[in-house]
Amino acid sequence: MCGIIGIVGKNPVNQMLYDGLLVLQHRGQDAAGIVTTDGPTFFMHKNNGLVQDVFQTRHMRNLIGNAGIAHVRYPTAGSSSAAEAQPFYVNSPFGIVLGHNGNLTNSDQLKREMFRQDLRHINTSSDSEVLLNVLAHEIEDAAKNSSLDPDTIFKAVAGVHRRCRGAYGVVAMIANYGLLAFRDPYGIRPLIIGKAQTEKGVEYMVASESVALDVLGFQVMRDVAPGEAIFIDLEGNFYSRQCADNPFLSPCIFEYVYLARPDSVIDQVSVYQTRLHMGESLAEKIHKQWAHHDIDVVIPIPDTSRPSALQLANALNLTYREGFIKNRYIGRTFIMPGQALRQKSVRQKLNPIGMEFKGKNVLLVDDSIVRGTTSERIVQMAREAGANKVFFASAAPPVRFPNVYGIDMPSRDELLATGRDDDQIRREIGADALIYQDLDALIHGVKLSNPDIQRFDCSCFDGDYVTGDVTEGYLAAIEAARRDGAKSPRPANSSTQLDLNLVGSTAPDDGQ
Ligand SMILES: O=P(O)(O)OC[C@H]1O[C@H](OP(=O)(O)OP(=O)(O)O)[C@H](O)[C@@H]1O
Ligand SMILES: NC(=O)CC[C@H](N)C(=O)O
Ligand SMILES: [Mg+2]
Repeated sequence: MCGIIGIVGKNPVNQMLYDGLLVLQHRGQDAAGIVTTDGPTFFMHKNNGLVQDVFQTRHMRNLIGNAGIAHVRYPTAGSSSAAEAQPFYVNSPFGIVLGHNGNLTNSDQLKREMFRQDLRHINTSSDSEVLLNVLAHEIEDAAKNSSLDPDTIFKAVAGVHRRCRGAYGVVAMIANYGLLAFRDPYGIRPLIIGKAQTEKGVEYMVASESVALDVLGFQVMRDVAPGEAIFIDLEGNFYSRQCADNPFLSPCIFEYVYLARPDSVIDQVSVYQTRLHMGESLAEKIHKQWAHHDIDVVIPIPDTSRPSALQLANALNLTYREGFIKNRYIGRTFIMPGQALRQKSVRQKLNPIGMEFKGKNVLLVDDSIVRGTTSERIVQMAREAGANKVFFASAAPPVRFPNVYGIDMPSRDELLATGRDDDQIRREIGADALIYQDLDALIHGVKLSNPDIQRFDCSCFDGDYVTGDVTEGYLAAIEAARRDGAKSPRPANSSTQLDLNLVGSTAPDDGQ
């Protein structure tokens, strides 16, 4: 789940793109990139690292122009090399740059087609570079007998929908023309549009999450519909069209569980409100199945589980305490690459306050248990801090199936709940009791805010993949390619691979 932004403004957009990326940092900690456009020229800087490490003053100075796109990356395909940081660039037709959130499930096949049929070269193992080349080919095809206008661009997006499978929220800039944004026909990954009135006219912004619009002072217009494309030309004229034959909104439910910031609203559902509901329904389950519990105190595992834990405690009339203090300078553990790093970071990130545990029966609440890295370590820390009994509640159901739509959990044997029942999982994490949310209750909680959503992608919980094309063979292949240990390490000098000239990349690091 990367974070993407596109802006067509009336003033330079470099600072707004940077500020927006900071707000979306929780969606990707591996790499960051910005492309701006001024007249016919693109200016780009991207690299591995957090937003504030990737961009120095000299890069920002060179990112000129009133329109641009930006990306923070959490890799789900290819490698974590700087050459696969986004946006990607292709020079023909017209010059296009693209940022992608999601994951294509047919990128191998498309890559072969690109090479043999469309005579295009893909230089990395990133599915997003494939997606860009499919878009470029479709634009070239659509523009052959006509000029490039919104109709032609929308025709090209319809071609992308016909060829690409999987999840894609996309922002792209066509040099000298404008900003294109679109969402796959299931709307698996989020994308929202907003506008801001300035003295010089209206500015438009597209982003993965509404929180980026809020912070930059844009008013939310609406979510991009599944299959829909938005085009905003460089004068600020706004065009939109449904480009898919059978769009069917099926957003990823894990956005509400963990990925998104609580202050975002996705497909008209408040993420925060959903997390409160998750706490309430979990409390109901405890009340029904464990009426005579002996819980003394409810303790969240910061950050994401906080609203659920708080509401659970309220509903059960129990004391809520912050028993773990989070080091605010350590990022999210789950989206770090490699198990060794994730394990180390849990201990660096969370430290218990002894008095909240000593002699007490504590209920630890987390939003989800995926690999079990956090839960196993945290239960142990609670015991070491003197807890009498340690119970554990997960605000999401057991994660038993790989995600193929933009969350890097490709391998069943890395998922703690695969092939284990609740009691076996309880023993693995060393807890005295374990309570999981039911999937129906989770879905019900999200739908309370928007009953019009008829379907969610819940594949990591139920193995039902909304795109309907995920075969056992595909799962086995990504498992082999992407399990921990199989991923190719980051090359030492990866940024020397082919790419658009990067602004400031050859200047000595002056620390600005
Ligand atoms: O079972 P696991 O594989 O450990 O994954 C689940 C944990 O990872 C996430 O926390 P993370 O530290 O990434 O982010 P947070 O601070 O937003 O909770 C999530 O909130 C769980 O705590
Ligand atoms: N998490 C994502 O959205 C990843 C986007 C793309 N598949 C990549 O690996 O770069
Ligand atoms: Mg967490």
